[in-house]
Amino acid sequence: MPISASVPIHLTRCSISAVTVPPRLESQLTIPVDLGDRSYPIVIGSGHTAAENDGLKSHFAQTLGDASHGVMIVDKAVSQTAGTSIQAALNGSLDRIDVIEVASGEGSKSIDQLASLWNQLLEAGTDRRSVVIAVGGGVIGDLAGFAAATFTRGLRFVQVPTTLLAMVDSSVGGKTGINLPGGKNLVGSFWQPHLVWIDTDFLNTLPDREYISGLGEVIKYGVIEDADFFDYLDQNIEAIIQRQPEPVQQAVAKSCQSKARVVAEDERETTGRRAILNYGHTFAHAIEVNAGYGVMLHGEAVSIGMQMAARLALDLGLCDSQLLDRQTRLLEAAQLPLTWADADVDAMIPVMARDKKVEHGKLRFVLPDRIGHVDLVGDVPVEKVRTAINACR
Ligand SMILES: NC(=O)c1ccc[n+]([C@@H]2O[C@H](COP(=O)([O-])OP(=O)(O)OC[C@H]3O[C@@H](n4cnc5c(N)ncnc54)[C@H](O)[C@@H]3O)[C@@H](O)[C@H]2O)c1
Ligand SMILES: O=C(O)C(=O)C[C@@H](O)[C@H](O)[C@H](O)COP(=O)(O)O
Ligand SMILES: [Zn+2]
Repeated sequence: MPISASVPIHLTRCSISAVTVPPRLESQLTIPVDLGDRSYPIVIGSGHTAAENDGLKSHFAQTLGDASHGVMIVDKAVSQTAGTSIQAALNGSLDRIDVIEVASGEGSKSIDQLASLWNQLLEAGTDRRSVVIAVGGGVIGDLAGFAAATFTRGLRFVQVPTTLLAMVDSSVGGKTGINLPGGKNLVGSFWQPHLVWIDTDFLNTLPDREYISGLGEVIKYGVIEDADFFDYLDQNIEAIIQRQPEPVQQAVAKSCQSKARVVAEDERETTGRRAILNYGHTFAHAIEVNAGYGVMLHGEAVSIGMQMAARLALDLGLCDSQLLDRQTRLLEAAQLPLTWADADVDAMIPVMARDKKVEHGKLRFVLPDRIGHVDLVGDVPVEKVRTAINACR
């Protein structure tokens, strides 16, 4: 069943005001992120970057009309493809676009790479009216976003995600930052983009392992706050894995809608609402650190982390075994890992203690009670955490 039959999507076209359109997906659709004077549109399409469409140019003019200088910070792997398309699509919008290529991989979310970017921005004559255009996956978005947030105390920036993970998650919501050797995303800021431009055609060159990794975050939305979306994924996971255009667009749109909704409710993770987006991440970040950055992909670690979290919830009596079974089946069908043979509880717990949800030295976990609903839970006995990790080895 198409998602539109059971879950009407309220989307707008080229506008950030809330207008309900017929449930069928348009070739280009816009999802607003409602954050008062920091609101911005997520524009989703397929092939709409093509220069002759003028779509990017017109969105740029609407939101960044006064900019004359752009700096495109681009992942080397997509510089000649997505990077070139974006430059062509913006031809005439800016007087000058400087290009800074960044090496691919999690290792680039580092203080050294950030310092190098600051210097390159300086050399490029960047000033406060310049705009940064981040083209790449979550690594580039997080890094370039943080460079934009900090250079001259803040530059406007645009997110052009080129991985599935970045399209459904990291390009939206304004979390930017870098890693420290001891922990993920430990230095960063909330800095919202002015525009998120998603062209699912950019996925055509994305390797399968990276694509599947993105599905970890997609499935997360179903578990944390959208049970109908979980059902849709259950029914369409094969088509999504085969990258059939319609279900891919639906998965991207529903994920962005979910993220935009949560971020609008709690932009800076102060009330606890936004923390639900961290489902599985207390475990996942420890897995990424202990495996060594880049060895386990983020979405893979999130998949295992969600399994650990669901087992913990079951052990605490918060959910029933059906939840764990359904989540397990969907992650498995998505070809995501469910276990990590090298998991070492004694190595993971100290890393988890640096999680950003820790308060007064106490760990807090995002735990499900049913598909489509999670809570932030404190006072979890460490023995139960150890059991959950060991159950996923
Ligand atoms: N800010 C947030 O809210 C947020 C949310 C989720 C994840 N993240 C972060 O995002 C990062 C992971 O992002 P990711 O999975 O996109 O990884 P990534 O940016 O490392 O990209 C994955 C790989 O795909 C390559 N690539 C990118 N686009 C391509 C394309 N179109 N064709 C071919 N190759 C392409 C890259 O060179 C890289 O090797 C992690 O650091 C994670 O912490 C941030
Ligand atoms: O946007 C959020 O909020 C998220 O938690 C999304 C996560 O998928 C993402 O991995 C995020 O970077 C994790 O945030 P952190 O604050 O735990 O570093
Ligand atoms: Zn994540």
